[in-house]
Amino acid sequence: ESVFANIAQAPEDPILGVTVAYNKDTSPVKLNLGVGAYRTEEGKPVVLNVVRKAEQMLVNDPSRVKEYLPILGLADFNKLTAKLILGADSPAIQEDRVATAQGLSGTGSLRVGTEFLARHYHEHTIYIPQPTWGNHPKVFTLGGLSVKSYRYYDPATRGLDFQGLLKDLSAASSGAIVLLHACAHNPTGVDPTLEQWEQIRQLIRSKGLLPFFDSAYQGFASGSLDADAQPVRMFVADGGECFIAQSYAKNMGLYGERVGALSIVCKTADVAKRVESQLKLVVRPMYSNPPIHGASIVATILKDKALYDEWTVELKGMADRIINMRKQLLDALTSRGTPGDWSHIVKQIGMFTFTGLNAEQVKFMTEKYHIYMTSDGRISMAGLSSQTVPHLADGMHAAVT
Ligand SMILES: Cc1ncc(COP(=O)(O)O)c(CN[C@](O)(C(=O)O)[C@@H](O)C(=O)O)c1O
Repeated sequence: ESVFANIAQAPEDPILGVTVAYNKDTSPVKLNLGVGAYRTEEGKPVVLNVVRKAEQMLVNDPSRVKEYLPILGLADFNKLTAKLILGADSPAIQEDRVATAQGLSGTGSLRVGTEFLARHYHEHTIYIPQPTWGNHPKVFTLGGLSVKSYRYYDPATRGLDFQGLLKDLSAASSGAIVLLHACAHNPTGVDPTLEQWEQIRQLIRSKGLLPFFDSAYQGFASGSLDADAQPVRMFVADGGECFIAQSYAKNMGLYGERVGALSIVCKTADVAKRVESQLKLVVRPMYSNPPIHGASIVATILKDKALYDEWTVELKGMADRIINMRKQLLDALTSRGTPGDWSHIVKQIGMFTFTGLNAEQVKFMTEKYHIYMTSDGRISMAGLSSQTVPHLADGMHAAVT
């Protein structure tokens, strides 16, 4: 008999499992609005032109080998990636106060940061927004931290529960870690205004809380890499310390290459050096060193002005298409006279719309309209096209009337 004879069947992942169900559906009108993966107007995944160019350069470069990377990854990738979020003129970079580890995309970078904190930071409580990305609590708990929530989304206004957020963070034990979505909050699409970010920053610094930014959508919220990095840059400008996890899955379309980074902004260069040395001891026994291909693509693009500029154009194109889908969906619901106020569809930003549909309405849309989304009513606008907006609007209309 197998030693695993009694192992239980695990449930599908709440987000990635939606695609599993979608793939099993044979309906010609099925629509996958689950996972946050960009699709073109034709509904196809996309490899950015600038990525294909960079890959061609890599393939044609005879000097490129497949040797191990250092434990903390490709050095110029790390420098360029820290610069992308912190800004080229960041004092933290000029003063050499940033320790960066190339990570396995956003998830891997969050996990390395978590394990580092569990090992070296005195406070093991991390406050995460309510709601947040479904994988966050698992990454932090399994990485050795204990998770608490802070109020974030107000279902009544479908906006930010700013007073609740301030109250909960004010009540946090001093030194506690606070997870902040850098931009394009997942799943709500609701971000603080810059003024609200400044109040959050003051509160966090006055209470000595430790900010941990998760930046998985830089450039996807507004279409501008710099605009979307403002909240992070506000914190770093005050000279305080913070953690930042970055991902190139969405903004460079490198999903399956698993390209990201963890940066720890420290008060001094001396601390950053010692932090960097300890980061190696977290990574080596976990996966030893990160994959070379995706990081080489990113470094090739970021270090070449023409390629970087081309990337920003393609990135804005993706962001603009998503914003266009928001407008088309709102118009389609308005023209159907669908009951309810749907203006949040165009007020929310980033990849997702938090529709406000409840679990049974979601189930109805899957069963009757073959429309797939997460059970919390989140839809990935990147999965929509002008052709499929009417079908989604029909499903939503039927679900709420
Ligand atoms: C806030 C946030 N942080 C980190 C990640 C990790 O991304 P990666 O490890 O691929 O860089 C995601 C991706 N979340 C999804 O887009 C989503 O919520 O659909 C999807 O990719 C996922 O893995 O769930 C995210 O939404």
